[in-house]
Amino acid sequence: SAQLNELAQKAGKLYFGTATDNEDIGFQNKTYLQILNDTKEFGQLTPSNGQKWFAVEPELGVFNYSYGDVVADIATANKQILRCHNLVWHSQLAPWGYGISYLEQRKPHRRSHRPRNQRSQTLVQPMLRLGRGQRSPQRRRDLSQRHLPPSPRPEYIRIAFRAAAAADPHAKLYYNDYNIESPNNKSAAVRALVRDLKKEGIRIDGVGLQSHFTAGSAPSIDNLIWTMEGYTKLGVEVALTELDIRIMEPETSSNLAQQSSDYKNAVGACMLVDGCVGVTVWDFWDPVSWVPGVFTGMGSACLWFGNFTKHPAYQGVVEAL
Ligand SMILES: O=C1NCC[C@@H](O[C@@H]2OC[C@@H](O)[C@H](O)[C@H]2O)[C@@H]1O
Repeated sequence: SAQLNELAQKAGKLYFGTATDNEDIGFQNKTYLQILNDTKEFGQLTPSNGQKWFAVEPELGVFNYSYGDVVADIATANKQILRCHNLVWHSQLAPWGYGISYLEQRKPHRRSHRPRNQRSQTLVQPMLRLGRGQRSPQRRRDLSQRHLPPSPRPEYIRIAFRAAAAADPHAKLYYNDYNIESPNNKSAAVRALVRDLKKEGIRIDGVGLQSHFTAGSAPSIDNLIWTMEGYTKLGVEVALTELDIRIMEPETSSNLAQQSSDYKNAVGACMLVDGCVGVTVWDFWDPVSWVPGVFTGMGSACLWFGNFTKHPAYQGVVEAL
């Protein structure tokens, strides 16, 4: 039977993909690696941690791409699309970067000759080295932030998008965030941000809907479609960039059935929105999911169980594709 990426591409989408972390136990598991490298299943990869600031600049001005390059190189070898993740966000910052803006920690003499907005550019450039020159033209990069205040938008978002566009004219640039998948203040603020950036001639190509949902309270398919079209009407593409649907442990046939219909709705919404280019799950194997570590008592959020049998949700996704 046809697999996820095959079905997505047959339906006119660019890809069905997954996030993965080469420093997690999956990379010591033959079956996990077989599924990850199976381009009929996954036509796109996102490094879930390796390209974050903590990994890329462990020391001020010292850049290390070895962690981030592993997944990028697998994508290149398999001709899978690479989504780079992430350029600027509030978490997993460089150990020395917490609580200060980029250069403030430096010796006073250096501060003077760098006007403030050049500081974040100094941050963005090395982060952009990752993936540049990847042969697959369809790279995409994530920029996001914790809270999107009402206007004026924080200056650094402009700086990051401008710097990213200058550093890599071929990469598609995305604003990627959570809780922006249904009609609410945050999705309204994202629409305003996209309008502002476009009005100012700052390139933004897409909005990434992270889609970390809870089974039983995931957005309805109508709300998802309405919200996605709210972005595509502004001339950007959209994608589900980090889809996982957590359940309250233990697994039961009813919460797994609920999870399946929620996955079907989410993927189904993307299928019905022209500007939705693809779906990425935030890893596919329960034992490596970030959910239990963050949402107490919850888990089983992926499409494969620990023993590599499939959740009912896998069939839910197939039916939506
Ligand atoms: O944009 C994002 N939104 C939520 C999950 C986060 O990934 C998560 O970050 C924390 C890590 O400990 C975890 O391994 C990773 O999956 C992702 O980068």
